[in-house]
Amino acid sequence: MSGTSADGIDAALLELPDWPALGEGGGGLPDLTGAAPRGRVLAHTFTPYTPDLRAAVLRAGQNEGTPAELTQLHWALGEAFAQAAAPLAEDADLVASHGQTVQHHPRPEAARGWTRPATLQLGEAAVIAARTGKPVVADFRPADLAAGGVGAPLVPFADWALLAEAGINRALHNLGGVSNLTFLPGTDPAGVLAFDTGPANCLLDDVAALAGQTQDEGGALAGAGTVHEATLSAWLAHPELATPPPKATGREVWTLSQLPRPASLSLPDLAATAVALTARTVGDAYRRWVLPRGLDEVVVAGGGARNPALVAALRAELPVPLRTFADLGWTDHGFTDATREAAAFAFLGYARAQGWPNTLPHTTGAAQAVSAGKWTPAPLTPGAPS
Ligand SMILES: Nc1ncnc2c1ncn2[C@@H]1O[C@H](COP(=O)(O)OP(=O)(O)OP(=O)(O)O)[C@@H](O)[C@H]1O
Ligand SMILES: CC(=O)N[C@H]1[C@@H]2OC[C@@H](O2)[C@@H](O)[C@@H]1O[C@H](C)C(=O)O
Repeated sequence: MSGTSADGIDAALLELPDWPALGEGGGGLPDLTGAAPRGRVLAHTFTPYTPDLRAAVLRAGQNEGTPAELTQLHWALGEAFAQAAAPLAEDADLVASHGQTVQHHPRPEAARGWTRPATLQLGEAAVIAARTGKPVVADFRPADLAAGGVGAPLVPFADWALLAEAGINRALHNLGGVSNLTFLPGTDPAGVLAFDTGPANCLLDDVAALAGQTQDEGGALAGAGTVHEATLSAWLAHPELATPPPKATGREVWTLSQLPRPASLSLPDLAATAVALTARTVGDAYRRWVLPRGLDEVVVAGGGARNPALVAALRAELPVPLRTFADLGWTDHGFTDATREAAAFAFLGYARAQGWPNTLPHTTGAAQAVSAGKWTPAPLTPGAPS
């Protein structure tokens, strides 16, 4: 899994001891019983992208580069994902690969040249299968998009299957490049609500880049600044924010260079304003669409959970307790704010291999559930070519 921050690859080895073995899932998805998490993450690695690879991903995201460069990137990412997966895949039945989103056009938008829904996740699955010797499930978003959904977020199906618990209305909140939430009212799948609330770290990362850093480490930059209210108001007027769910946004929507700001604004003030935008838009999303359904607690995940400035701003916005994966004891099972998304895609791949639906169509706006992900069989002669 590599997310919109395009900082590198999270690989997780997910064990599902209480679920039907592969090929024995003919009875369909079992009832959810027992305490969460219903699985165990046995291993996790994070492999940062090389600067060249990250630059190429960001260029593709900004609509730059030639078809030849995009083709090269698709295969270079396949190699990078294969290398990241290989050590963990030795013990695995299959590999699931989200790929790297470089463009996501959930709905037509004439001004951007998006005449139809479309999405593109790069990282050639055949390379991963060839290098690991395992079958690969990859490219999950197109099936939902083709069924009329916005193609994201997809993690909520796994959140529900692995982490929902009876008797508690919980939201899992991801602060990645983009901010998205999964609201789990007990274990009821029909009540699950999930959508992107707007930016999490992508704008802050843009500000950090202006300061010559890859991220605002520990929220130092934002902590030293003051929110510029006029700029915050201008950013809050973005039409995407008022759109009701289902909705999904890419980092192309939240790019600093495309947003209005006074040239005189200092980098710390800009960072503080970016943090305020994330906190306000997250708070607004809960107030409008989640709190009325009854919410007991929010569990934060994603890299933003490691930014104290962001977490403090969020805490001030939300009227319910903000918890961590450690607070719930989930880290004892290997589920951490860093492993959740990779483990979720491992589960989606498993569900796809069982032939089960693995989307919640009401959360994406699709006409029906799909078994998302494209199957690439294991090589006929296992083993990596020299
Ligand atoms: N120690 C830290 N201090 C401040 N910010 C951090 C820290 N660690 C991570 N981050 C932030 O978290 C981001 C990465 O988060 P994460 O890996 O969850 O995003 P992602 O999965 O790529 O994005 P998405 O979930 O939108 O696809 C970094 O770009 C950075 O902004
Ligand atoms: C198109 C795309 O890659 N969207 C990502 C992005 O990053 C966070 C948010 O926006 C979410 O909608 C989604 O990722 C997570 C993993 C998901 O599909 O659940």
